[in-house]
Amino acid sequence: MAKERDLEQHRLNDVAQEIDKQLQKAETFYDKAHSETRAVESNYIANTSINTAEVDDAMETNAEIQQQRSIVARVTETENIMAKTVGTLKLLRKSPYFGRVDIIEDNWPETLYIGLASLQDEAGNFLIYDWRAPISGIYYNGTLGKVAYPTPNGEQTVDLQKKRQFVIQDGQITSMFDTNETVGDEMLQYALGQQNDDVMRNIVATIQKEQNQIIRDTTSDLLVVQGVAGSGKTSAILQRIAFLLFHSREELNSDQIVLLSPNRLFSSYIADVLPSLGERNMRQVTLAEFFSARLQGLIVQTLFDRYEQEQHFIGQASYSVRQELESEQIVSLIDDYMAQLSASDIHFVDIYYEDKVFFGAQEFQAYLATLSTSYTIRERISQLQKHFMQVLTDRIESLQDADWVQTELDNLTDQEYQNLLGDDDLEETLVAENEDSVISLVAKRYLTKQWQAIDDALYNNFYLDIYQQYRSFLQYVMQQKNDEQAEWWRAKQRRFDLQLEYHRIDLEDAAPLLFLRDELTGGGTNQAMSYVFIDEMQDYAMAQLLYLKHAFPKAKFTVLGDSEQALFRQVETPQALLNKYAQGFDAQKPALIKLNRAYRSTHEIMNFAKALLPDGNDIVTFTRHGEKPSLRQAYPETIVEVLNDEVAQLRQNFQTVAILTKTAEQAELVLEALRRYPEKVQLLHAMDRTRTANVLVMPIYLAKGLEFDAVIGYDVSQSNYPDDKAIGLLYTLASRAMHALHLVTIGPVSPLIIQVQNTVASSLLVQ
Ligand SMILES: Nc1ncnc2c1ncn2[C@@H]1O[C@H](COP(=O)(O)OP(=O)(O)OP(=O)(O)O)[C@@H](O)[C@H]1O
Repeated sequence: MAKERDLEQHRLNDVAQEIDKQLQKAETFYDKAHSETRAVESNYIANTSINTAEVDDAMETNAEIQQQRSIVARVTETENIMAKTVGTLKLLRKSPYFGRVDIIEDNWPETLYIGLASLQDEAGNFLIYDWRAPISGIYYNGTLGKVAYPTPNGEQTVDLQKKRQFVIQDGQITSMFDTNETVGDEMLQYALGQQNDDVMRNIVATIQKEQNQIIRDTTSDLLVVQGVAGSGKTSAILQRIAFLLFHSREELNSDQIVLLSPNRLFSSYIADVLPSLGERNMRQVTLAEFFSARLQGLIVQTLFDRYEQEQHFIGQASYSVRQELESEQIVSLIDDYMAQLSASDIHFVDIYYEDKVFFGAQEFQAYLATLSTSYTIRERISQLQKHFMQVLTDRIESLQDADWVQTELDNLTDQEYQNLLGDDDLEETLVAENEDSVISLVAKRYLTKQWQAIDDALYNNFYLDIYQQYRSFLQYVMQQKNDEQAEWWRAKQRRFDLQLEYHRIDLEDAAPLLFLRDELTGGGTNQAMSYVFIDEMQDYAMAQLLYLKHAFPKAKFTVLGDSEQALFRQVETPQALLNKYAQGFDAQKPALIKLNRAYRSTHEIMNFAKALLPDGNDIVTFTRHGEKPSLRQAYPETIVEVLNDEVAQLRQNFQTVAILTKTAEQAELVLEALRRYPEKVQLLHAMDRTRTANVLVMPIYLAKGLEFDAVIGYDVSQSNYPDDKAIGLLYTLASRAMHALHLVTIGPVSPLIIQVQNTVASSLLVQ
């Protein structure tokens, strides 16, 4: 093997040399393209500032400007391409490849090296294959012997003779293994044994077979992934995005992909993965942000707000109303409500311009009443919209010669007047036969601009009083209930009103309200989105998922989560979930993939975590060993000392230590207890985007999706985690830890932990 290693090192040196050569060339090209762009841009700026007052000159300038614009576009594109090439070569330089496969294809032996991107020499030979190329699939899927990979002409079978993995650092091969497995465990041990960075890393060198299935799936329109904690769901999504971008380069760009993520901290945690693979990040949004943007900035309650509020009290009444509002049946209930609406049931608001009513609610109401009831309400609202847009256009036409408009035009500066005249419609200006009609044209443009906000309001259906309409929908539901339930719905209505006064809305109301609005207006859909990814699916209600499907009707959905980490709802079996989603989404090609192997935590931590679950035996732990989780008893008078001591101990060996609490209030208490700790301690809130310290304090729900070298579970006592409802919380807490887990209890420990000690003796060191 030593000789083999020399040969490999030799080859690596040659490839590194080739990369350096190409990089040098690319950088020179890039510099040239960059200077050319700057030159063309400054030329363009000089040309566009030419005085366009003289019509003939302006005509000429206009043609020139068009030409300049297209030159700018062309050189910018060249510059971008060169920048990408430089970026890719720089990526390759750090670690040119991580895998090698030897195959025999049609009796012809070939050796392929797999890396982050493809590299060809001048003669066109592939020195490195991109990990996403079809043939590279062999590296991830195949064991030695006959294997197949997809080609445009169907499956091609080859004989896989050798599979080799490398760890390369600073141009040196530091480890090298031959393996028959998908990706050998040595490489994984190496990758997983590292200390945690603040940001997630890509896993392309060690993607596992079942993860690869998720990454390379191009056929399912609904892919549901149920994966245990730390099984690589988030990693798989990100590599999948990189894969899809590579495969559909022509039709797909990262703006057509959106990831619904659990919180902002998570968004920044994963932000480096795609750039490290040479791709731009997809869009990212939390559910509350998504709803809020569609509700003109209304503050939408987050799951965390809801959880915190309910620490104190949640009555059966509000719980059961919520269940109904968040269920899939809400969509048909809205349809039923819509079907029985008459014109007089539609609520309108006035549209204002400069503090005066421009179109009154009465006007809308009166017009709607004139429309034939043979049309649906939605069709009538659409007719109404068109009608008022026409009224606005007519009003502009009729006023363009009005004296007050002329007076306002006279008060414009020359520049403002020229701007209205514009440079792109000059021909139209010239065709105008005399000065009068030029003035009329300017007047028309002036009014159109002034009243743009009215036009926008009509376009966006702002004349509908959607909040009042939703109240009336709640009333409709209420009428169908018995006395006791009707009272619950009345309370819901009152809470909705109250929240609205503060410009807020409960999460449970957001999806039904938006469904109702979109049903009335026929809007709310974004046809351009191609892929939607939903992480932590267990925290989404069916109504919310259905609204996302409605909002992105053309998109393929990848929905991932772990029902055991359900902090907020009941656990469901993966198959039941798939069936429910597939039916709701009307999926033609649904697929379910289960990930049972947990990579994040040591064997000892995961053994403890899985013992918390009733069906935890299905979880396969990765055999990376570490210290046993520990439990330490504290008392109110010793907790400050215990916490400081625990943090100090863990910091001796680990980079990041997170203290996870049940609630935000308890996180404040911990921060206070660590006031004198000599290092910076950061308390994280829902709105935070970045970690700035090595010692972190946060409630468990904010740690969703994240991981830390060491975790301290704060106060895992009977009072904090009293019964089965807290299993999801404790399991999530434990599975955030990569290398060490220390639990601290104030008073008697949670019965959930006692039960673990009883079933898996010695899974926990009691101090
Ligand atoms: N194939 C792999 N190679 C190397 N590391 C991996 C692999 N799969 C997962 N990991 C690592 O395991 C850890 C957990 O992965 P990830 O966060 O994607 O899991 P998850 O299923 O989303 O977890 P959770 O649901 O608990 O948030 C990460 O550090 C990730 O880098």
